Amino acid sequence: MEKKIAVIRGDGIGPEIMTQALAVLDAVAEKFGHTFRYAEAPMGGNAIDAFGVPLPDASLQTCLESDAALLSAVGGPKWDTIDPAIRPEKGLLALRSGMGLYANLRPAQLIPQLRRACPLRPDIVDRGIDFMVVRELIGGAYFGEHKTWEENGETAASDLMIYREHEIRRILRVGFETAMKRGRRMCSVDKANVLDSSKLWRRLVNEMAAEYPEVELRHMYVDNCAMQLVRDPSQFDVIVTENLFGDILSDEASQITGSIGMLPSASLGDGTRGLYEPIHGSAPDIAGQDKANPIGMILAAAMMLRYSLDMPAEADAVEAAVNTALESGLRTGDILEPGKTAVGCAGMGQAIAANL
Ligand SMILES: NC(=O)c1ccc[n+]([C@@H]2O[C@H](COP(=O)([O-])OP(=O)(O)OC[C@H]3O[C@@H](n4cnc5c(N)ncnc54)[C@H](O)[C@@H]3O)[C@@H](O)[C@H]2O)c1
Ligand SMILES: CC(C)[C@H](C(=O)O)[C@@H](O)C(=O)O
Ligand SMILES: [Mg+2]
Repeated sequence: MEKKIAVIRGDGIGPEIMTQALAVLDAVAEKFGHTFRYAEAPMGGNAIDAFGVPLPDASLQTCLESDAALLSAVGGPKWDTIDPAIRPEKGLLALRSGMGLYANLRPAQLIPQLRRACPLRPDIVDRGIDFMVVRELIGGAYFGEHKTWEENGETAASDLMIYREHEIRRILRVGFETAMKRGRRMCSVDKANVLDSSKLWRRLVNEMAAEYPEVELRHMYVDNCAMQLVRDPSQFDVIVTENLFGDILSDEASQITGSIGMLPSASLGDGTRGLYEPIHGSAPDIAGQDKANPIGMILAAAMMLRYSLDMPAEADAVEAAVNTALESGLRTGDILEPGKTAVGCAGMGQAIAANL
């Protein structure tokens, strides 16, 4: 098959981990007889430097004309003090909304080889860690009105957390359908004891639940969920939640599965075209030092093969190649066990590509 993939190399460790993901995709193409055409789509801080905007129109167009888009991460201290309206992160948000990607799937699974990298007690780990965070991606406080103003001699600021029924219903549909394909348990996470947007969310969950009698449904407040995730993650199968809560809970989930460098994500809308990225950021503290873990990025490429390119066997092969690399003892610094030596970003990526 021939597929067009938009490639967003990003900032910080972005270009390093993207190089490894593309090497793995090249190995997939060779093994399975496919042709992947890569189309560069600059976005983020590098695009601000080159074009003055975080998401050039041409980059969005390239993504919309591709079968899928692959993104590393954007942002960094260099752009932290510029006009907030054109920060690198605004480019990312504009890309997600421009592509209509309202559903962000963030799987959190402890790979057995990484048991020792999990900070939880062994008896808790034994119960299993394997759940999916279904995060609403283009609504809530990220996309409500942002304002800063002067009031009584001091500065005030606000960010409007706003949800409309249709925005909630479409993500809940993804949550219930995901639960049906997995363990049929769904936990809806909100703050309905305080927020009107959460009260609306909870009412719509209960309404839709009538269509899914096979799904065991629970509601949980987000503060409790943050605690339950480290107390006993085995209780979760699918977590469905709004944008900001999902952002925070998925970073927490990454740490109990070993490292933030390990977790991928898929952002999807109504069609098959999606955006695939690791959940972590541009890690400016380790950029340019060949220290980044490329596995989250490589597993994001595997999700792309599965969800957008209809290549499940190829996705399985990439995941197996990652497991084999970990099985052989290779570890980047973030998942290193005491007394062992770390391999670099390129070393890990090459080993995974070679395993294919
Ligand atoms: N999707 C994205 O593009 C995205 C996501 C999150 C943060 N960001 C941006 O990235 C910049 C840095 O943010 P931050 O420091 O809060 O979060 P971060 O995820 O970049 O880094 C947090 C910590 O995790 C480590 N880390 C992250 N990815 C790693 C990897 N692959 N291998 C090894 N260690 C890794 C970093 O070294 C750092 O210590 C900010 O500008 C932020 O806005 C972008
Ligand atoms: C960089 C930022 C806008 C982004 C988000 O909050 O969605 C990031 O943290 C993520 O998790 O992808
Ligand atoms: Mg985040």
